[in-house]
Amino acid sequence: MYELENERQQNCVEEPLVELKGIRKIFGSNRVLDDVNLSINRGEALAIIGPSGTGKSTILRIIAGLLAPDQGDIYVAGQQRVGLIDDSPDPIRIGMVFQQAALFDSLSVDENVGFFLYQHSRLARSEIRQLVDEALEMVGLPGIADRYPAELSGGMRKRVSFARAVIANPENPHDRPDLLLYDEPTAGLDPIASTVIEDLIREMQQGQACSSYVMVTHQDSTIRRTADRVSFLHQGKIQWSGSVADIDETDNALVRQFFSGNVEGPIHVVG
Ligand SMILES: Nc1ncnc2c1ncn2[C@@H]1O[C@H](COP(=O)(O)OP(=O)(O)OP(=O)(O)O)[C@@H](O)[C@H]1O
Repeated sequence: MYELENERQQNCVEEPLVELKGIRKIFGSNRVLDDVNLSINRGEALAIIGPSGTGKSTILRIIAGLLAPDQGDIYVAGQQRVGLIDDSPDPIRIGMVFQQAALFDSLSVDENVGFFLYQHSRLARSEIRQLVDEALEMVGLPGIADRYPAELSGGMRKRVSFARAVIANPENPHDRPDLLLYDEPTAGLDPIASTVIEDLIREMQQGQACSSYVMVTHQDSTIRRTADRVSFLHQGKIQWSGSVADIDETDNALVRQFFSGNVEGPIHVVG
């Protein structure tokens, strides 16, 4: 499967979708990111990993344009971003799937998945409903549009949030995200439910030419099954990058400790 993946990737134009250069972010006296340099190429699946509290979610929020860095430059499809996403739209669409499925409890699945289109498009209700049904079918949840989030399991809620992230307006095909950001999409799921989500993430990428994503996860299986490239964040910097196969070959002490779960080593357990 991953040979196919490599071939698919080789057919994509080699261009960075997002580049972070010298990114610094400080919260109070906590220097969370300190000179982060990272590039995400078209067609690539990148996992950002590292110990708890090292700033992985912070990087995602910076890439999404929801949070401004204190220092450093962000380029999106070669264009320097000024301000946040609300100040000036990016030349590509970046979608984010949050750690908590972040569905509105008072809205039905239909209203959650179609939220963006109900708010921002001139499509008829019936047309949006059809797009919602197609998106739910794509994530393996046909026929649940009239349910409410409270009636779904955690794994189902995550799949619904994927459907919401990828739904596109046919009036504007560029609406479909070029880059998806996943913040711990398998956290708290049992191993089988995790596999379902991991497969879904790969299938959604393969269903759309040259689509890309950044994955933040602690789960070994999710790292190995969804990433092409892995970057290890620690003490504010990317300390190691390699392929999934490199994980078991590297001598890097941080990577070895992280994957072995050993409490002895350069990573100090917090709390
Ligand atoms: N808005 C904020 N205000 C103050 N501190 C923050 C804010 N957001 C994040 N932090 C702090 O920044 C650090 C990094 O947080 P972040 O959530 O990015 O880490 P993480 O690597 O994603 O963690 P985890 O793996 O536990 O989810 C933490 O110490 C956190 O408390």
